[in-house]
Amino acid sequence: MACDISMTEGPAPSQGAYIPRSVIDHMNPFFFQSHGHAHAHNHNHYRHHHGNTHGRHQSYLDTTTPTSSQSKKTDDAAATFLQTPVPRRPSVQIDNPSSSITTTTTTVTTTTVPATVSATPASYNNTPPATPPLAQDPSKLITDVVAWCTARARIPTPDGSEYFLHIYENSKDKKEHLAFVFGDAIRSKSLDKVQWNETEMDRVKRGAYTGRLRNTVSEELQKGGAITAPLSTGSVETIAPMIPLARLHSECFTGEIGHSARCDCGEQLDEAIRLMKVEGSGVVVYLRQEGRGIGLAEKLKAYNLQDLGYDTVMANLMLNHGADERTYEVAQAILVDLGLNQIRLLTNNPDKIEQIEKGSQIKVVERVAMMPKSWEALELGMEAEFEVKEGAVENKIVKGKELDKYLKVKVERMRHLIPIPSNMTV
Ligand SMILES: Nc1nc2c(ncn2[C@@H]2O[C@H](COP(=O)(O)OP(=O)(O)OP(=O)(O)O)[C@@H](O)[C@H]2O)c(=O)[nH]1
Repeated sequence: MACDISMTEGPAPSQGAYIPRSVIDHMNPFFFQSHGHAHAHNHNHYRHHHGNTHGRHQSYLDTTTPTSSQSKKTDDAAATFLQTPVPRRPSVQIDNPSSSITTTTTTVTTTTVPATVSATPASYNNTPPATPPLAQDPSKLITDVVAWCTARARIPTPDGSEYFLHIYENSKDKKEHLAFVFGDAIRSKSLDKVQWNETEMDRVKRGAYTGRLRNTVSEELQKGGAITAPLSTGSVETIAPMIPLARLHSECFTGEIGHSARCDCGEQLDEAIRLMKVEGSGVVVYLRQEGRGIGLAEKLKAYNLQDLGYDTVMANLMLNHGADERTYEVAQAILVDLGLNQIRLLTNNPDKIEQIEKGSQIKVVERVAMMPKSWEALELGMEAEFEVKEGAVENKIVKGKELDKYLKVKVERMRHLIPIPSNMTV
């Protein structure tokens, strides 16, 4: 099923703006109203495609360059266009991956934006509404936390695939949570919504475009000249798997950046990204809940206790923390904003499944296990072939006694759903 995302009246939360509680109380995910509109094609399989290499992109690179006599006209038109507040838009059609039909084909409409860079502030020719936008249907309020995307940009990766990084603000905390979005079909409703008095260039800057941006910045422009060529954001035809992969990943500075072999967090993040690249679709919601919610300094204290022999649960308790202080309302709000009501969740942790479904419309239709690479190798008796040398962390694949102990405690004391290798010695 595809759905029309209709632009409701009233402004979206503006970038970087603090929204008072009184306003937030009137907002819910249905603020970004959507209604179903079937556009489904009944292909009974997942389409696996690889990043942007699946060849379904239409040609969006407009290579037309105006002649010099056309240039002045184009510049004037572009300047006017880009400084004019964007009108409320007609429906933008996107995929709804929660569809019960396996594959959906959607054509995202083309947006052509003549480019110019102007220091002139946008003219204010419409007035903001006096009252904040009200929830469409308060009875359908699924969580009182709302999240909105303030910026999005394309991130190319070394193997040629790419994803769009989304930055989120929310009504619960002041942290910048992230979403790594793979595939063109998954769109943020809050990002796409037209903001009050914004120009097309404003939208391009915050990433509210479809397709890919075209490089129009000439040497002349770098030096301060005017753009003469049109900037086209193009169009893209997307095919979305019915139910995308999702990972709710909690920040781990030590495991992801610090090459720590105490945990498998870096390996898990890499593996989630790899799987989403292969499927050409999916979302990693990256939550700023370092140390299972206790923060980095407290996690380091817990590590010192672990060096004395206490396990990861006991160490938290000795520091007067819960074993796991994480909650997932912000993740719920981000998934709702991305239109993901059904997900295949990459996790070993049953608590994540219970919490993400709790009080929400979100359904985990499948749990996809994240088997630690070193345990996989151990179970298969392939340790000798396991490419990571003892003590080394390559491509964030980790192994070692400390990791084994940490993972075993998660299975035995935190209900993690992975089998302990039968031949493990720790
Ligand atoms: N307090 C504490 N936190 C830790 C320790 N080791 C890792 N972490 C944190 O644990 C969290 C692990 O996050 P995730 O990998 O998303 O979650 P998980 O509970 O392991 O569940 P899945 O990976 O989904 O199976 C991160 O926030 C890490 O910083 C530790 O020894 N003590």
